[in-house]
Amino acid sequence: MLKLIKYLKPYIGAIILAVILLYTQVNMDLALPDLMSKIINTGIQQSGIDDVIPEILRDDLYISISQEFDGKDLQILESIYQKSTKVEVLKKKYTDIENYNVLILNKKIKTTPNFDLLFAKTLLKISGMPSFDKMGESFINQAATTIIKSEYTLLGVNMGKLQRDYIIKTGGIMLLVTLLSVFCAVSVGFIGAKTSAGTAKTIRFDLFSKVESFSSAEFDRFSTASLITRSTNDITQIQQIIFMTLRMVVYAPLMGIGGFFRALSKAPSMGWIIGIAVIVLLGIISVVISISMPKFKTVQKLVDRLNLVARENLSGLLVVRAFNRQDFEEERFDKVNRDLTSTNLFIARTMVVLMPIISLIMNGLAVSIIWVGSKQVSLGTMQVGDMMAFIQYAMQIVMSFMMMSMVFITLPRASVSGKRVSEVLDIKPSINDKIDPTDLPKNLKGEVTFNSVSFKYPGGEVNALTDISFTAKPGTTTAFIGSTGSGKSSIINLIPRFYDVTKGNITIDGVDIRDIRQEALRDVIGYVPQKNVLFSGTIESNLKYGNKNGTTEDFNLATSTAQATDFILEKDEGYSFTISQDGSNVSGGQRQRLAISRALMKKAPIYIFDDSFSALDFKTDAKLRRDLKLNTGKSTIILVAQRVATIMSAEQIIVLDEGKIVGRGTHKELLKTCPEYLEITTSQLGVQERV
Ligand SMILES: Nc1ncnc2c1ncn2[C@@H]1O[C@H](COP(=O)(O)OP(=O)(O)OP(=O)(O)O)[C@@H](O)[C@H]1O
Repeated sequence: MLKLIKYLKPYIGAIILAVILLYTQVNMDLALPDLMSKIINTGIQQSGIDDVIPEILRDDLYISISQEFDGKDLQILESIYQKSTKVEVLKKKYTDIENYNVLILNKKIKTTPNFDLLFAKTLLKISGMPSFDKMGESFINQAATTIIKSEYTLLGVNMGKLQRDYIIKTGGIMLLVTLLSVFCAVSVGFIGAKTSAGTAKTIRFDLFSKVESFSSAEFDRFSTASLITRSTNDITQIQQIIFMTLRMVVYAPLMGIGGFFRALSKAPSMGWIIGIAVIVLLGIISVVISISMPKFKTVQKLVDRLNLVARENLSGLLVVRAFNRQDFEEERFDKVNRDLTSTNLFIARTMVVLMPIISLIMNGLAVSIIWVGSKQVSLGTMQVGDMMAFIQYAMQIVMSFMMMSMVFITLPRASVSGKRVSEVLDIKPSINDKIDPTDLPKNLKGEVTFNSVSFKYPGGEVNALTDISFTAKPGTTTAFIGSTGSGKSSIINLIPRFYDVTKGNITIDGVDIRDIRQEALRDVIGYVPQKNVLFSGTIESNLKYGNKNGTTEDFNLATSTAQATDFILEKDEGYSFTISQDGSNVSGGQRQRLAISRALMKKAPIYIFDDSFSALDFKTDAKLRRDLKLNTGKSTIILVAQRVATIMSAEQIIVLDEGKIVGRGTHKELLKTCPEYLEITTSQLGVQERV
């Protein structure tokens, strides 16, 4: 998984921006409970009076207070209150101000909390109220505001308006803070979606390119279904975890830690309640994760298996029907389907249990806070608003733990997917170009030579080919014949380097094919595989696969040589006829002829036909070979065939048996010298045809 982190490099800027936005969002979210507590404490309980030091003090009250002060405190008091002549300005708020001699607060001088507390206590003392010494600071301040309230009423302040204004102002701030938080959340969501989808796109592309670079040896390691799951489902898991991580990994811890400190600042004595809740929560989450984690790892393997069975069934549908094995296949599919469902259900059930437990913890937490907090409120050591804010902070802390646990729950599955994707990306193709590849000669003749070639399939125990030596000359046909599994296709697949030889070497015009760039090598070879593959599109697009700049003359020559012109022209759309997936809407013989035409479009110096005439009737086969000889002129033709009739006229026939050459020569020579050849010929041709 960590290996895939490099894919996030192009998004570093976006990720940094997301972190900044998340930091802002956390601060906004943490500010909301505090603002709410201000509305309750100051707005509702203190009638909107947010400071124990009043803006205006009547003369006589000032004198009474100053008599209680001495030393430094008196100096501060004298410095913050001054006589003012600008009473007119204040008349709007303090309508009866003219009836009194007043002192005005110099707001520029900030007082300390200690001074504020002393001021509040003094106010209570001179008003004849108890000093509430045992009560908390906030309670004393709140009691003092009742005196300030009666002072303000005396000075003509509209207390209803003062309270309303405070609540509206604080509520407005809350609204702004919420909007900013929403903006941050939406922006992070957008950045997250862009980053995760973009990263997934790049990984998917790299995976596809990597698979494209695979030689047959690498393809043998992974099933097609697994490669498809890896480039779709697995990458989607990675995309999801990137989105989730970006959204939660920064937000949740910041929220948890920030919430904890803010909660403590509101009511340090209740910190232990959150502590207990977090410990219980962590315990439950750990149990759930430890139960579900191994199952997450199984899910990806089961998705692989489901894809494999589905793919096999879909591509082999006709065989399944022909053998009436629908029930068996349904059962096979049903089993994997059931396995996947039950694993997913197990995970879902475990998760489902988690939700009510978390909800119970949250509600239990709220009840405990109210239980303990209300006692403190009644004792006067805590304000109602602070208790409410504490509950909200506690919820935010629990939520942050929940978010982190979601990441931890998803992480194992994504990490399995990450490993599966890295596994493919890390593969070093076994067939590579040399650092300093040799160029093929400009006027390439196309002489293919095998020099004592032996070959073993990767992971194979015995040689598929042993000590193969021959030369296929330009302008001639070299044909291979032999029983099934004798190694014919193996020889042919070595020429375009689908595999590399284990021993010996193969040369083209004397140049070792391992010294040539793979692209240049394959450019000079027209290849028709044993299993003809056509791509969805039109006949034209399929032919252009051989030569994208092919002209109409090229089309005509290639298709007429491959005996495909007649059936193409029979179609109303001609070359524009639509070929469906896998070429399933043309017959086997037509597919074969189109595949031959595609190779002929290349006008290559070397042509390889791997059992490419098997689906043709004898007449078409003969015509095709005749035209091929005529139109490919100086090219080297290497062909594999099961039918002796197809190769009879070849200049060189090589007979294979168990990966070794057991006969070599023309048809006539082999009849005399090679018993294996004679045996094959006897089984296929009548006495007359043999000579
Ligand atoms: N991808 C592979 N991995 C391992 N062994 C393989 C692979 N492909 C073929 N073989 C083995 O190599 C040997 C030669 O196979 P090859 O396909 O060359 O035979 P062939 O003569 O072309 O057969 P056919 O006429 O049936 O196509 C066989 O024993 C086969 O089992």
